[in-house]
Amino acid sequence: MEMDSQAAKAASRQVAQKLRLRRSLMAAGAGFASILVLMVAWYLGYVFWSPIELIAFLLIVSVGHLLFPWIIFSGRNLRYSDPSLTSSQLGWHLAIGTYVMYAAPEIRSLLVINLLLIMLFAVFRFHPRRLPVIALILVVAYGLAVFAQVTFSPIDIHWPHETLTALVFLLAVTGICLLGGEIGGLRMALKNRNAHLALAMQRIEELAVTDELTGLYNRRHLMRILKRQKGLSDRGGYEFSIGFVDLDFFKQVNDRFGHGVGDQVLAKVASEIRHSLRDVDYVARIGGEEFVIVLAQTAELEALRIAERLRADIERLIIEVGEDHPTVKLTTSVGIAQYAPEESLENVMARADQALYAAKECGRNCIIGETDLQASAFPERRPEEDLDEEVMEASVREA
Ligand SMILES: Nc1nc2c(ncn2[C@@H]2O[C@H](COP(=O)(O)OP(=O)(O)OP(=O)(O)O)[C@@H](O)[C@H]2O)c(=O)[nH]1
Repeated sequence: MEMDSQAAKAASRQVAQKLRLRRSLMAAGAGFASILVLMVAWYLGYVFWSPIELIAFLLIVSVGHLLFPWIIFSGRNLRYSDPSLTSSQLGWHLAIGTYVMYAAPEIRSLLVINLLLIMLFAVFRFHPRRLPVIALILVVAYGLAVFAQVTFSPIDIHWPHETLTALVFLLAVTGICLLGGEIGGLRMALKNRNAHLALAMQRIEELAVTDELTGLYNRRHLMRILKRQKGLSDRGGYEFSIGFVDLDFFKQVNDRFGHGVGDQVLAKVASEIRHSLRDVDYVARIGGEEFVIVLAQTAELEALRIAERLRADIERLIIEVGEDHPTVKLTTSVGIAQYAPEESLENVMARADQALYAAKECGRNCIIGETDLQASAFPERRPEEDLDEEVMEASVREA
């Protein structure tokens, strides 16, 4: 189970990395498309750079565009708190966009599209609450480009045209910001719903494998576990044993304290069984007061030792069941069988059941292994056989 969840986490990390790489390549692609436009603009005389300046700019920008996908591809992004590198990528594209708007003032009204693209990108990556801040940063960037032109550029500013561009830009940014709020709201709702669905799925998966009263595995999952163990054993070099565990005279608990208390006692005993076993073992509840333990990598002799420890633990257990502190003490009988490679699961389960039957016949509160069963003349199990009422006394005691 642990292995399964680790594999699932690794797979979802891989999917997330692929998505980040795809987004970063898209951003780099958009960046290179802008470079192409810039080169055409330069060729047409809209950018006041010498060829050397243009080449230097193109080289620096190309390296920058490729840097982000490379960081993600190499996995270095996972060291940072934001592995998507969203803010850094937006910052990088914004810096270039602003500089180009300063360098090509005559086509600034076209270049603002780059800033609007950044805003759109932000809509899909940031929480709606952060969008106004991003919009403000873009407006400041636009203002900086205008300020730089007025202060440093040899080209005079054309104020009517600039004012109109600024107005359209402001309107567009505000529009995207408002729309982004709506889209972001939907995105958040979808995210929450997905989280709820994931929790519900997890709960359904838990319910499908567990017994509701005790939290132990149910019969269906037990069969899955046994099939896996059988597969390992049939390949060779691996052995496992199973134990049928049945509480003695449990009916008396119900008769004396009622079914509700019986349930509490079952849950308590189940948890005791779980704690008594090793981490590598499995336990399932297959019926009222019947449990099956699967002892991984364990031959019969060792299984008998583990079962004896379990029997002693349950015998020691004192369960409080009422307000005036009546207590219940129980004993348990266990039948153990070791799986023989290539045999059917029904076979080994029948042998463990037979051993349990013999343990009951021997007076209960004891462990019988299948080898004991073969060596002695234990009675064969007879279905529906009446139990000897005399041995029932004193197994369930009230304090
Ligand atoms: N409280 C509770 N009782 C259950 C549940 N399932 C089965 N039982 C009870 O478990 C008892 C089992 O009784 P028997 O099969 O006679 O077995 P026993 O009294 O434990 O006697 P031996 O197994 O022969 O030692 C019955 O009284 C069932 O009603 C359950 O989910 N909750």
